[in-house]
Amino acid sequence: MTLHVSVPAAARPGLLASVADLAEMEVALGAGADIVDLKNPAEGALGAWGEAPLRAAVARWRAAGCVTGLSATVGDQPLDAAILLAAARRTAATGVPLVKIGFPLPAEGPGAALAPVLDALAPLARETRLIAVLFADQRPDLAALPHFAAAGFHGVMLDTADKTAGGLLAHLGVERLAGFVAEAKAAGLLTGLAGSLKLEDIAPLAALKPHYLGFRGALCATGRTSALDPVRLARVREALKGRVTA
Ligand SMILES: O=C[C@H](O)COP(=O)(O)O
Repeated sequence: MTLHVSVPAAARPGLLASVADLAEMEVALGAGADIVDLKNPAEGALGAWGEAPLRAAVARWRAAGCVTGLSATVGDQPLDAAILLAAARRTAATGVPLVKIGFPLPAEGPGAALAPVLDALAPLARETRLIAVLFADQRPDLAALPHFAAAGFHGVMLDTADKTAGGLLAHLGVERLAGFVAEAKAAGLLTGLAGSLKLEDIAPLAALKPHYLGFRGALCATGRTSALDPVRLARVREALKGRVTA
């Protein structure tokens, strides 16, 4: 599979760093993040950037040679085909190469709600690389992974929706996560893990060999809505390279 981003295919997982503005994007680029993830943490788990800063980030990324992966979130949206398609189209229109779309569990349960959403997004998936984000704290249906691949999604990742309710490993055990990574990779999907990850989570999660691990809160001094801290970012970068023990 061609990954289209500079995430190492084998070896250790790459670093996805969520950044809240253009200044933080510079810090993440300088620190060697493999995927710079444009996200507004103040507006929720998948808070979106505005259109003008997204376009500015794409211009900066292009000026830097498009070497690093660049993703953006489309905002926290309900599992509704029209709403998700409009949000994904808005983000894709700015030129961001990886568009992250959350798939929250609908209030009435998983049911058949996913199929019409994937049908609606499949044409866009032929033009833009879409990443599905499933939420570990909402008991995601991992059997759905092949459906994302069939709809043309480029990747899938696990995150957490409620940032006050514990990290990824508080919701899904290592065995379940190993199954997620194996099934997603078997379906040919770029595969990521995130959700209030801390330094000490890196070793057990890296052992599962996802393509990347995603961080925001651990990169900030006083919580995920505070400013990115270059020192913490460097520590996470080094830990992902296996150079420090958490
Ligand atoms: O996509 C990754 C997320 O931004 C992770 O955020 P978090 O570490 O605060 O849960």
